[in-house]
Amino acid sequence: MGRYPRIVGWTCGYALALAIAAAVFLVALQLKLQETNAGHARVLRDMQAVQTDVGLLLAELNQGQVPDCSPENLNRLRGLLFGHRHARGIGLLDAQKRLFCTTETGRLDTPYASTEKGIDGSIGRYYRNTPLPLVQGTVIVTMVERGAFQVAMEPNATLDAFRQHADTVWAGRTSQRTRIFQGPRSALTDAPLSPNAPHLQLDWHRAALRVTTTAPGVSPVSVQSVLQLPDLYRNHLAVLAGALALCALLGYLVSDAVTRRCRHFQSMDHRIHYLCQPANVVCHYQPILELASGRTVGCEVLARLRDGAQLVYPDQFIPALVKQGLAWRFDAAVSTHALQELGAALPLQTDFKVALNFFPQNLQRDAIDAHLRATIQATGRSDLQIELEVTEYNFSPEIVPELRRLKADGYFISIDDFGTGYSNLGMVKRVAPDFLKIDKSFVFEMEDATLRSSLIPEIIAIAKAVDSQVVAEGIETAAQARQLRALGVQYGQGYHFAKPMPLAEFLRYLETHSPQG
Ligand SMILES: Nc1nc2c(ncn2[C@@H]2O[C@@H]3COP(=O)(O)O[C@H]4[C@@H](O)[C@H](n5cnc6c(=O)[nH]c(N)nc65)O[C@@H]4COP(=O)(O)O[C@H]3[C@H]2O)c(=O)[nH]1
Repeated sequence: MGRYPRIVGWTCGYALALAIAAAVFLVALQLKLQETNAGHARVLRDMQAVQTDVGLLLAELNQGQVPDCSPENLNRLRGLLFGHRHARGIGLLDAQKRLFCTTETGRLDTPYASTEKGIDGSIGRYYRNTPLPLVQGTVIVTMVERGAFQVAMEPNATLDAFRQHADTVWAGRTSQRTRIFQGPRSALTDAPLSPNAPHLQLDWHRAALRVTTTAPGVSPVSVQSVLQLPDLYRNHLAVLAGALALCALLGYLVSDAVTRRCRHFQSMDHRIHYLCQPANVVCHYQPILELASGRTVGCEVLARLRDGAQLVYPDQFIPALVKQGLAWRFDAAVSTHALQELGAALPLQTDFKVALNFFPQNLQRDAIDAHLRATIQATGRSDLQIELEVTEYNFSPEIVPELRRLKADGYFISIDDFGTGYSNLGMVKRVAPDFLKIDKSFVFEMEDATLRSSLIPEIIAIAKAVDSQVVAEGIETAAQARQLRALGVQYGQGYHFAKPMPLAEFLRYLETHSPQG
């Protein structure tokens, strides 16, 4: 029971901390995605710029010109290259589509036929990895072919953007899909990537998120980047550490606050409002016997509160009940419950006393008399005698007149736990209670003959002086019962005779214990 508030507190606190950590993670992911998308847009923009440039040049070349390898024509073509910064060279094709002349080398000794299949694109057919002989050596370039011309693309035109913003770039229709760039982390990307690849793809095994941006076209281009957890925080380690520390602190504070709130809800101070509703009141009855005859002359009503499957006992709830100002609500509920169930079930008998405990603040004659009279009337019983018990340590001059009036109204008055308080004898005499109940602590110590137990004869003498009869509480042994009887105590109750019990058991007890029992 005691651990639950802490468990609930921790769960709430750390669930919140986790939620905040998740939110921080999502924000970091969102920022990283924005950055990645911007990088991909830059890659596609650069590729588009190259294509447009090379496409314009090819269009110009194919405007009715024949592939002519004369020095004049080659010079004219070289001149054209100055206006197209993404074109590196121009090649001329013969009727068999072989390269026989280039702006760089002039006429080739042997015409060159590419072995590559090529990729169809919007500006022509692309041949990757084509060797381009230059004065300073051969470089590998991508050629774009349309009609009788090929244009060699500037190999570094898009490389910077690729390296900075992509892990892999694909181009071509599904059947021709080829990686046109592979960064150091290209192993983590998909191969071959379809043009319909989802924008975000989670790879659980590699703890990676793949981000793909595709530009549709005759030869769709897809740019893919791989995001891994450390990528999210690479430049924001301090922010991450701060956010985690904040989460931990918040988790702790919330868990503490929730724990305290739960403890409050679990505390008797809070629950007593619900517990002391009439439906939760349970009455147990403890027989009171005449010691000389063993006859049951009445019973004391002892209340418990039902809390689910458990019963809560007075020492657990009375302080909270008084503190929360529920004393009258409780005493009224107990007396109503007890009188109703006893009235309905007790066999008719004369002089049966029902002893009800009342808090001293409730002993106001008008209220108590109206309440008890109405309750008894409702039972239709006239043989039940009501005894009102007030504890000695609550005894004060203010309740003396109330008790006197209640006694005059026909209620029996008894002073409970007598001997534990310091009531003044004059006050007790003015009330002239019907019974003084010796507190059980005196009875418990009788066999040890302690100083306390030696006061029992004094109490009996006081009772005689104020014309009261004596009831001893807490009789647990036959020896105690015998001794008390010998001392002149008329009545007794205690575990030796019977423990407080529910109505059904109490009725069985009355049946099995004859008046002489
Ligand atoms: N060890 C031992 N104990 C015995 C023996 N015989 C009886 N008792 C216990 O002693 C207490 C006697 O009740 P009390 O002095 O009126 O003291 C009562 C009474 O002051 C108060 N109380 C109980 N029911 C009500 C109620 O309905 N209204 C009010 N205002 N107070 C109540 O709570 C106190 C405690 O009640 P309980 O826990 O029921 O405890 C009861 C009873 O169970 C015995 O032989 N040995």
